[in-house]
Amino acid sequence: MIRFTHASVTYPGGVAALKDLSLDIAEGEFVVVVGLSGAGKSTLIRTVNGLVPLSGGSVEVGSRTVGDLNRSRLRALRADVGMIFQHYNLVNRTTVLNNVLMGRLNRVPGWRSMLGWWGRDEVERAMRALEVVEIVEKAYVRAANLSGGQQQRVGIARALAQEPTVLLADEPVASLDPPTSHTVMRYLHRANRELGITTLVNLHFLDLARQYADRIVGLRAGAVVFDGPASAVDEKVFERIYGRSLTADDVLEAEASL
Ligand SMILES: Nc1ncnc2c1ncn2[C@@H]1O[C@H](COP(=O)(O)OP(=O)(O)OP(=O)(O)O)[C@@H](O)[C@H]1O
Repeated sequence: MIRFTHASVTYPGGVAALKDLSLDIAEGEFVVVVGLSGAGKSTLIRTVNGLVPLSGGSVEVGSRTVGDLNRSRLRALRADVGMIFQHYNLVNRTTVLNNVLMGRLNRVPGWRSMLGWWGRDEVERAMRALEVVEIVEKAYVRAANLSGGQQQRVGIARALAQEPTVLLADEPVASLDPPTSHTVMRYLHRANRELGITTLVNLHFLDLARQYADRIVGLRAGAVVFDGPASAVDEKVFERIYGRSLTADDVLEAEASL
């Protein structure tokens, strides 16, 4: 479903964020990418929907090579690839339902959505997405009035309303407390399992990664230094990824144990 082949990204200014990275992610997998700040996790995720262009190599999503797409095909790709952000990126002054409907923007003619002319089908689809994250009762509440965890659930619903084949989540729980982080991870996991959406998540906390991932990819300085099942991650693997031993800051729950 997602294939990186000798992918590299060098930002203007010369930082090499990804270095000759090759990785295959199969349809339906739930993959968590871990690594130190600056390891290249966000860059990796953002190459999948063309937000960050490659400097070399290729990334393919299904049958599409991202770097070869013209504007309209890139738009079609982005309709198939949902994205979830650390800071939710909701429009606070409008309702939860309107925020979720924005997930349909790439699927309906622009003039209709600009005028807020959403058909009944679109609204039903948005409501079903809110059902997946169990927050339907907030549909007509302004996004600003929700807690962080609820806002992130709306972020997930907005991505699901796109009916994506791939879901990207860039540090989706970095702004949340531990119980809420688990709630959000459970909904992401549910979307993956029940809807079969291939999911790629960046996480800082290794214990959370181990709990939810099928597979963990460890990035260090733009290169893959570990790729295996979550159960294979131990202290040695941690040191390979992070270049040091585990501390309490690396785990969501305060104790430094895996
Ligand atoms: N737009 C940019 N321009 C220049 N350098 C960048 C840009 N974005 C990221 N970088 C650099 O690329 C490297 C990888 O950054 P990236 O954000 O992908 O890492 P990360 O693992 O996601 O870390 P973090 O969790 O801190 O975001 C870092 O050295 C970063 O400073």
